[in-house]
Amino acid sequence: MDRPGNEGDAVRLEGVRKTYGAGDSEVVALAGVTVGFAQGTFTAVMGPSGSGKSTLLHCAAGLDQPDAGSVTIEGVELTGMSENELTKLRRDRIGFVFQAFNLLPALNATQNVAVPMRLAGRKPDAARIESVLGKVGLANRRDHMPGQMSGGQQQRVAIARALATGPAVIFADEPTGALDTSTAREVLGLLRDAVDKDGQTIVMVTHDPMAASYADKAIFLADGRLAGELRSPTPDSVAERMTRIGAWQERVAAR
Ligand SMILES: Nc1ncnc2c1ncn2[C@@H]1O[C@H](COP(=O)(O)OP(=O)(O)OP(=O)(O)O)[C@@H](O)[C@H]1O
Repeated sequence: MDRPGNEGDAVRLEGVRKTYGAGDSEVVALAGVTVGFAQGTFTAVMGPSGSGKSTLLHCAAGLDQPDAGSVTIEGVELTGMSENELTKLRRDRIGFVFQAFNLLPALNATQNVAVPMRLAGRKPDAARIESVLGKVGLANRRDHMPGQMSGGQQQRVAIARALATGPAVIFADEPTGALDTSTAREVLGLLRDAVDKDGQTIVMVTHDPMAASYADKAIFLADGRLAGELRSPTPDSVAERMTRIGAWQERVAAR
């Protein structure tokens, strides 16, 4: 549900450029990317290895500073913010879900979900924590430690933690990369529900066409540039597009 103009974008990148290294070893990770992620939508970011997906996510989340261009979250410009301001923005307005779950092993599920609230200096909101653990189907596991839970359950705790503060956007980096297919589908279904039922905005980096098919739209990167998009992606249409982008890259490399 893209809206006209940019005002409906939870996150927007304009002309974002990011290089690593200098001189002969310079790598252009993002070569001027302009893309908006509309509020209440689920986008998959895809592309070959090294195409700039993680760099895009890091720049969008204020974890990395672009060399040029601008990034806005809910219309607030990130470029030029101090490290303290960025830390506060990430804590208050952004949720993260990683491939490796990244739960604190000495804290139970409830305590892990409370971490962002504690970091923000707020008293954990018990009703909110119970509600998000319920949403991810873990109401009866709230006292379990990460070591007592399966990978899928740990990722569900991580999703509850990301949802807990009601962020403007959740960035998910290969959230199903460490899960088997049926567990991955459950986790993707929860992300889909968060978009459909709560209007959450989600941006997910993935290599997996099946995972991308849960998104409203897949965007494709190649060589640090946008290389197209697919609305209502299916596993087949995504796989076909990935193959085409790979072939296109090989032709560029052969020149
Ligand atoms: N810290 C860094 N220092 C130097 N080069 C980097 C750094 N991070 C990324 N790069 C380079 O920038 C380019 C884009 O990397 P990026 O990790 O964004 O790609 P990706 O699409 O996420 O790849 P993958 O799918 O393999 O995770 C690559 O050529 C990579 O080697």
